[in-house]
Amino acid sequence: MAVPSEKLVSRPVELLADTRGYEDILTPEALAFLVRLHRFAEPRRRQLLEARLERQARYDAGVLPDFRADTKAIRESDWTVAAIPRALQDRRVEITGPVERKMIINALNSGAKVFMADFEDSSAPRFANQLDGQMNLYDAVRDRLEYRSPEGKHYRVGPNPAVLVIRPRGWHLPERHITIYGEPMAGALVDFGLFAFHNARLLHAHDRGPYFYLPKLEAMEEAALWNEVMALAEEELDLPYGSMKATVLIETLPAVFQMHEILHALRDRAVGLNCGRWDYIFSYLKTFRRHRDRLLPDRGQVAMTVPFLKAYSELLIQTCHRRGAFAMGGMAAQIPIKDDHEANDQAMAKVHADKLREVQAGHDGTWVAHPALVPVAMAIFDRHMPTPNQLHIKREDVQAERDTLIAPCGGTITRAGFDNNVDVALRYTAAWLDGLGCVPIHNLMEDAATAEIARSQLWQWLQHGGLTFPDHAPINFALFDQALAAHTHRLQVSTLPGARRAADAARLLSELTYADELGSFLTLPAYEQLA
Ligand SMILES: CC(=O)SCCNC(=O)CCNC(=O)[C@H](O)C(C)(C)COP(=O)(O)OP(=O)(O)OC[C@H]1O[C@@H](n2cnc3c(N)ncnc32)[C@H](O)[C@@H]1OP(=O)(O)O
Ligand SMILES: O=CC(=O)O
Ligand SMILES: [Mg+2]
Repeated sequence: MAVPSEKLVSRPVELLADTRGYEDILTPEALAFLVRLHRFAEPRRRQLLEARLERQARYDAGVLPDFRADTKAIRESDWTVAAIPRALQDRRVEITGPVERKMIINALNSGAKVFMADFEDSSAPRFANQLDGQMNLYDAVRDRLEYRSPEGKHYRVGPNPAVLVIRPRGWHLPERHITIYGEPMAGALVDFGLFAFHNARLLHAHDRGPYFYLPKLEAMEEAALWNEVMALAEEELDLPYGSMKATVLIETLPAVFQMHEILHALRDRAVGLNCGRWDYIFSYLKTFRRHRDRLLPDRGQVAMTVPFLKAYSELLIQTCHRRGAFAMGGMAAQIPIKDDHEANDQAMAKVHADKLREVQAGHDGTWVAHPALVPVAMAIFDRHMPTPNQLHIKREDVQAERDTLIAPCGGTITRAGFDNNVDVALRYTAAWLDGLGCVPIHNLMEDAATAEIARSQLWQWLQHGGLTFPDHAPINFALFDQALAAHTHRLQVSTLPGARRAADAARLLSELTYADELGSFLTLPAYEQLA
């Protein structure tokens, strides 16, 4: 077993945590690889994060997002992405989930075509969580992943496992436990770099990867940086150029105006785009944080059928199919409800309707959050998609204009919606601070993206001032304080995930809600307090 030499890791890399037990992952060679990625990408990553702030300042000043004039030629000329590997030709149902050992095995055995192993929205990025995830995937790639539960149940990966796709953290999140010349590394490069270093060659040799999902991009330049990072990694690992494949989540409002450009920047390795609807709604809130005419109603009313979301998903399908790339659907938040048949039937009907809409619109596949939903989604896609994908459905009928993509969304802000946002934002943040990145709350899957919606809506509804519920009662900070105190107490005396971090979560949520600016990500200040 390789033990990192003290000298090598302390100069220039420093590991600011106890890394005993992770020697197979944090080898001197892997750390040296991270250094090369960091040196190559860090200056540009910083510039790109600055560019996000500048873009947001323009939106705050009243500018509306739009298609770019300087990239018209990319949108209008004819080109396609490179050939898509055999293992990814049919990805009709993809299960997603945290990189926890038992869940990886369950996901690989779930019957889904693809498993997206998530270091992102469903992970609270404790260093140990991220490194355990790397160890688990290291074993999975080597076909030796096993787990014995405290009850004695033995788990191992069976025949025909799902194809593995890895989602590293977004460009914005640091990994403070690995510094290079004193600078924290980008979490994205740590997750990508460690996985690629240890597994890329093996996966490539078996024609099973390496495949990645890239989250939260806002511009084609951010995609171009990923392309170059992957090209560098391929060179270092003696892999052919373009062998690392990427599916990009279109989950920010600025990115919907650059879908052709993002595919173009990654055209030698792009296999598709995905409708990351929850972050997309969050991004709509953030982009228009100063635009009173574009406030969103209760989250429950912002369905994929409202005009701005319908236009987004249809334009994504049209864009992908024109370029020979897959148009992946997204996640319905419902999960099985074990103790209430009727409620479970209603939840499953919602999932059914969502997946039916996706397959009929021309999506090539979809996401589910739970193994029990794999057969539900599979049956719908099998019935309505007899071919491995729907690349032949061009959706030339779609005319998603700028104004439709940013259309205001009617609806109401209800007391129940307000209270639910306080409850969900609090409970999720508390669980996250305690190291859990995805939790069921009121029978819905809640992760970083859905929690961002909850806390951003509270900020927006309160900071704009003068808003009322349908019965004309005012929406104000006194109401927020009351609801927060009540939910915090309820959480503290419960056995729910995060109960012991309830007070910290309440403090953070209060700070974020009272702040003059809508903070760019909940997970940035929360990361400072992660257990
Ligand atoms: C906005 C976005 O980014 S969406 C993508 C990110 N979000 C996700 O990936 C959500 C993933 N889903 C989950 O984490 C879970 O389903 C939760 C937290 C919502 C619910 O999990 P649980 O409370 O454990 O559900 P439940 O008790 O019904 O689980 C039953 C079994 O299914 C397993 N399971 C549940 N979800 C998953 C999953 N996504 N992948 C693999 N196994 C799973 C559980 O481990 C459990 O296994 P066991 O019977 O062997 O013990
Ligand atoms: O990552 C997915 C999303 O919906 O956000
Ligand atoms: Mg997301």
